[in-house]
Amino acid sequence: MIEFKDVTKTYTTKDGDLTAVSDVNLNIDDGEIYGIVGYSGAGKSTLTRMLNGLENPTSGEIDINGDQITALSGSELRKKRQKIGMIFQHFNLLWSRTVIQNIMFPLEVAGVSRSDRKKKAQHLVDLVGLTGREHSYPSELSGGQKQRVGIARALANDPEILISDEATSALDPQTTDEVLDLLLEINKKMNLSIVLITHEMHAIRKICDHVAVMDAGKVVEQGTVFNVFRNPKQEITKRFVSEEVDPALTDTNSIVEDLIKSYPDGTIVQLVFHGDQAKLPIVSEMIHQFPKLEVSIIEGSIHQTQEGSIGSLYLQINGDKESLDGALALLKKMRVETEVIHHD
Ligand SMILES: Nc1ncnc2c1ncn2[C@@H]1O[C@H](COP(=O)(O)OP(=O)(O)OP(=O)(O)O)[C@@H](O)[C@H]1O
Repeated sequence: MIEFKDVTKTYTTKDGDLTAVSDVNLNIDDGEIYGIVGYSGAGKSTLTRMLNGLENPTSGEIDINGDQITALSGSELRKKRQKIGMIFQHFNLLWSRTVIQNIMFPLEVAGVSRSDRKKKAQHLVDLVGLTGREHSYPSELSGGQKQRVGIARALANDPEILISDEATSALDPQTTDEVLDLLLEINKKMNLSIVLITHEMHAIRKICDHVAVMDAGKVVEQGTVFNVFRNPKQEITKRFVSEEVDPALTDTNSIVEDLIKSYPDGTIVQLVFHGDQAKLPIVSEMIHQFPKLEVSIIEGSIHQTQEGSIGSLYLQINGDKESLDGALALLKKMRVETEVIHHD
């Protein structure tokens, strides 16, 4: 369990005091993937540096599995830091060492014997899917493969937590997904807690259980990924969610305005469904029960989260008032969140 208790970090600069992290409280359970998302300057890196003991909070406390990081002495802190795996945007590999030598490096530092180092590193090479590339140099690897080496190296000392600091930000979308899938697999196989620091809501949606949204040093919203995607409360969260749901449309109002312009006739309704509802034959049931209605699907998307799918669907419905009211009542009965966004 990782706990941030009232954590604040203020830097003294020539222009005065700057509070990079302000009064942050977070609880990260064992074995979960916890996402921390925010735009540049939100305070994510500062939070990360405090979590791995590189910097001390100005006030407050950070505990990892019962150890208060700030209270550890030099040698205790070095030991604890060996149990915090880190992966980075730019991989931070040793370029003059091969894949297997990079992975053995933290074991060397920890004083593990040569034969144990080799055995462990080979196991990790296999785990991250790099079998056969043990003797390649980082310059001979693709970005995704380099990050796999980074992940294997971070796992070498059997960490208590793994911190991913923008680890997929330099990768293309497909490679990003492959690396995220690997992190999820490792999390499940080893029950390893992962803290995923990112500005990409896609990464959060794909593998995280919980998310905290940071803005100007503060955690402005937190909750399960499922709930935050379903019902984002803060403006900044809405922006992150809509960027992920459809990068081309950054706010729901503009989606609605565009739809009303393109489909001036009839009634436009937005359905939001989640979990198993996404599998229900909602539209066919509506047409079946109200055959006089003309129903067109004009926009829609479904996204997977770790807790289930979340989707939204915009329908244009033409027909008599009685059938329309009946259809809306049916949606209510099926417990689909429905909003009439336009009547002609
Ligand atoms: N060592 C420092 N001294 C002074 N100010 C700092 C220091 N480190 C960070 N800051 C300031 O703290 C604020 C938060 O920075 P931080 O790097 O934590 O944000 P971030 O969310 O990680 O952004 P990015 O993704 O761009 O790194 C910024 O205003 C930054 O200028």
